Amino acid sequence: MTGKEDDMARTVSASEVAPTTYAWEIKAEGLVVKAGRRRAVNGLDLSMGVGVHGLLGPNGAGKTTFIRALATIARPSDGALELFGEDVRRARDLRQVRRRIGYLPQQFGYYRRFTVREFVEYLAWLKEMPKQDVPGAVQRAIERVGLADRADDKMKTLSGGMVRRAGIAQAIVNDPAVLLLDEPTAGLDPAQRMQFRELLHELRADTCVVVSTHLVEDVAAACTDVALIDEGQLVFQGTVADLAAAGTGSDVGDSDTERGYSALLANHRRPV
Ligand SMILES: Nc1ncnc2c1ncn2[C@@H]1O[C@H](COP(=O)(O)OP(=O)(O)OP(=O)(O)O)[C@@H](O)[C@H]1O
Repeated sequence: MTGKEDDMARTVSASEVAPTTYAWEIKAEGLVVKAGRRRAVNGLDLSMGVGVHGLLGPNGAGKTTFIRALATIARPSDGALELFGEDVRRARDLRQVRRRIGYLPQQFGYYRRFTVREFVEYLAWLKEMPKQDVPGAVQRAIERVGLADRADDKMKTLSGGMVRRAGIAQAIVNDPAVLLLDEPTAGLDPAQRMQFRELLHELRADTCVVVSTHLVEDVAAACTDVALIDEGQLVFQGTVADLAAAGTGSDVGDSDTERGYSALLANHRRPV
């Protein structure tokens, strides 16, 4: 890219430069991603388009590693991964892809002396958002997570649940086409979880949201579909109703969705 083209790219928002030629926002085929020496994602086939996708799986299933690969932080070691139709293993410059992604890591760092507003502004700057759009986008993101009354308080004065909501605000500030949320409801109280579900409902019409969670009930309430992974592979992808229908009265769980989850996992792990 020439310097001039680069300057032009900086003056348009991520949604304006969206190519329309791809079928899926996310497409993984035979994807392998290592965490340390372990193949934490081990031959994953999974496609996701616009909607809210619950990413379920037991501890160590590979959810975080997959999300890190989608955030272009962990590099795949085999297979294919496309974001917006772009092969991330071959792409020479991932900045265009990254501008269109929002990411809430499971654990994230921040300057404790930053105010909530400064924290969200900083991420907007990292995403190379047009300068004139930043104040409005930051205010809107903070309002959407219900932190408007704390916007000018320092991060170090917030509760754990508020910090997580500030993390969600920084993830949505650039109006991402793909939003990656790793355990977003950890530490949220019931009222905050309800508010978060409402936010997902708003986003589902025009954003590809991936929500990793242990809480099957969060998925049932807010997701358009579910992907269940185990040992780095896809076990099931379908609607919440399909998930619920997979269980029987004898499977472990307090609800149809939990019983479906247990049944699919047990079936996958059953020796052949
Ligand atoms: N840095 C690392 N070095 C070695 N192994 C790792 C590393 N990070 C993760 N792993 C291993 O890779 C596997 C997948 O981990 P990952 O964190 O992706 O799973 P997860 O589904 O997100 O789990 P959880 O639900 O507990 O967060 C696990 O067996 C984990 O122990």
